[in-house]
Amino acid sequence: MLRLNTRDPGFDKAFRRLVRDRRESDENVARDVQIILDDVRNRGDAALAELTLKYDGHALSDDADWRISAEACREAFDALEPGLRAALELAAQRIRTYHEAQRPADRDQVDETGVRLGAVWRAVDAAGLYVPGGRAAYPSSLLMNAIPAKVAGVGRLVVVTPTPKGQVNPLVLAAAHLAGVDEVWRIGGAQAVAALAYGTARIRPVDVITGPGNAWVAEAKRQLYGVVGIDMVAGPSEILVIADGRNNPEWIAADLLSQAEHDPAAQSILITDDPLFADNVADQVGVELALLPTARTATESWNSHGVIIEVASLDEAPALANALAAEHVELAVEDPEPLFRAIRHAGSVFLGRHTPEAIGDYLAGPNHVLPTGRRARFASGLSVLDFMKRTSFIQMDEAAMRAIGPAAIALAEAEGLPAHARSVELRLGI
Ligand SMILES: NC(=O)c1ccc[n+]([C@@H]2O[C@H](COP(=O)([O-])OP(=O)(O)OC[C@H]3O[C@@H](n4cnc5c(N)ncnc54)[C@H](O)[C@@H]3O)[C@@H](O)[C@H]2O)c1
Ligand SMILES: N[C@H](CO)Cc1c[nH]c[nH+]1
Ligand SMILES: [Zn+2]
Repeated sequence: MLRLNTRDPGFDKAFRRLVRDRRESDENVARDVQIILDDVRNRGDAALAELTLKYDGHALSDDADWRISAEACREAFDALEPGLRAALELAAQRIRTYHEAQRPADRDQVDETGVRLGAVWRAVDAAGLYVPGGRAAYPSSLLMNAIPAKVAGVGRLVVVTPTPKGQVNPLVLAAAHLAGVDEVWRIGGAQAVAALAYGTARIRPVDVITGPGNAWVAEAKRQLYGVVGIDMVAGPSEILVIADGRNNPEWIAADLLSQAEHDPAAQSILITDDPLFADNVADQVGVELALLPTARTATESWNSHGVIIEVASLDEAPALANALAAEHVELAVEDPEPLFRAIRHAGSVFLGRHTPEAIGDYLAGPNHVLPTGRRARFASGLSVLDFMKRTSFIQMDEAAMRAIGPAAIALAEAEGLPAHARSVELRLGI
C-alpha cells in the first residue's frame, strides 16, 4: 500500500506516477490478447476449445459443454431458495425501473424552411453480454447487462461466461432465465469476446458486446471495437473513498476491500484529511483482511495498488479525484453535496456515509458496468443507449429545396465536387 501526503515535497511526482499507471494499458496483456483474437478468428471453435481448456480447465466436448439450455436456466430459477429468489427479483425490478427511464425519444420536426428532419432510435439486432466468472461468478452482471438490452428491444441476447473446471453457477443461470436471455455459452476471456465479434461455426456473431471483465476481457473489447460496437472499457474494479475523520474506520476499510477482493489488479484509494483516521483505516484493513475468505486476492490488490492520500483539507480532494477519474467514488462526509458538485470525472458517485459502493453493485438501480482506467474522463456506465443507435432522416419538397439548395451548390463547388452540385441543381431546374 502506498501512503502519500499532499504536503510532502515529492507528492506531485508520486501522484503523477499514480495517474500514469492507471492510464497505461499493459503491453503484455495487449500482445497476448491479439494472439488470442487472431487464433479464434482463424480457427474458430477449435481455438475456443483449446483456449477454454487452457484457461478455464473446462473441456468443450459435447453440446452441453458448450451451451447451457434455456430449460436448465429455468430449472435453476425454479430451484432457487425463496430468499435468494426474492433478492434476485428485487434487483431485477429496480434495475429495470431505472433503465426504462433511459429509453430515448425519437425526433421529428419541420423547420422554418419547410425541411422535415429528425432521428429515430433502433435497437441493435444482437448483443453479446460478457458475464465474468473467473474468480467469482457474477449473476449481478448478468442482470446489469441483459436488462438494459431487453429494455432497448434487442432481438437476440447472447451471454458468454466462463465455467472454471466445468463448475456452473446456478444463480447465473437463474438470472439468465429471469432476464430473458436467448443463449448462454460456457466460454470466457478474450476468446469469448472474439467469438462474439467474429462468429464461429457454433456461435453467430453479434453487433455489440457489453459487460465487465478482467484485463484480458477489457483489452479484447478495446481491440475489437470497430468490428463490433462496445459499451466502454470496463476492466478491473476501482474505488476512491473521500472520507473525513468522523467515519467508522471499519466501514471505510470494508468499502476499500469490497473492490480489492474482485481482482489482484483492482485498485482502492482513500483520501482523507485526518491522519489518525488514515492510520485507523490502514490497521482495520489488516484486521478485515485476516478474516476475509477472499483475502488472497484482496491482499494482493491492497498491497500492490492500495493508496492512502492525506490532504490538508478535503477541498483538495475533487482535483485529485478528477485526475484519477475512478470507476467508483464514495463521498463519506456529512454533507456530500459540495464535493459532489466538484466531482467531474467518475463512473458512479455514492453520496454520504450510508451509501456503500456495494449497494450499487447489486440493486440500487444504476448500472454497475462502469468505465475503468481513467476512462470516466470520456465514457459513461452501461445504459440502454449502448444497445441502440440513432438514424437521422431528412425530407424536402420543392419549396424547401429552393430555400437551402443554393447554399449546398455553393459549398459543393467550393469543395470541388461538381456531381454533388449537379444533384442539387437538377432539383432546382438549373
Ligand atoms: N468495471 C466494471 O464495471 C466491473 C464490473 C464487475 C466486475 N469487474 C471486474 O471483472 C473482473 C472479473 O475477473 P475474473 O478474472 O474473475 O473473471 P473474467 O471472466 O473477467 O476472466 C476470466 C477469464 O480470463 C481469462 N484469463 C485469465 N488469465 C489469463 C491469462 N493469463 N491470459 C489470458 N487470459 C486469461 C480466462 O480466459 C478466463 O476465462 C474483475 O477484474 C472485476 O474487477 C468490473
Ligand atoms: N464492483 C463491480 C464493478 O466494478 C460490480 C460487482 C458485481 N458484483 C459485485 N461487484
Ligand atoms: Zn463489486
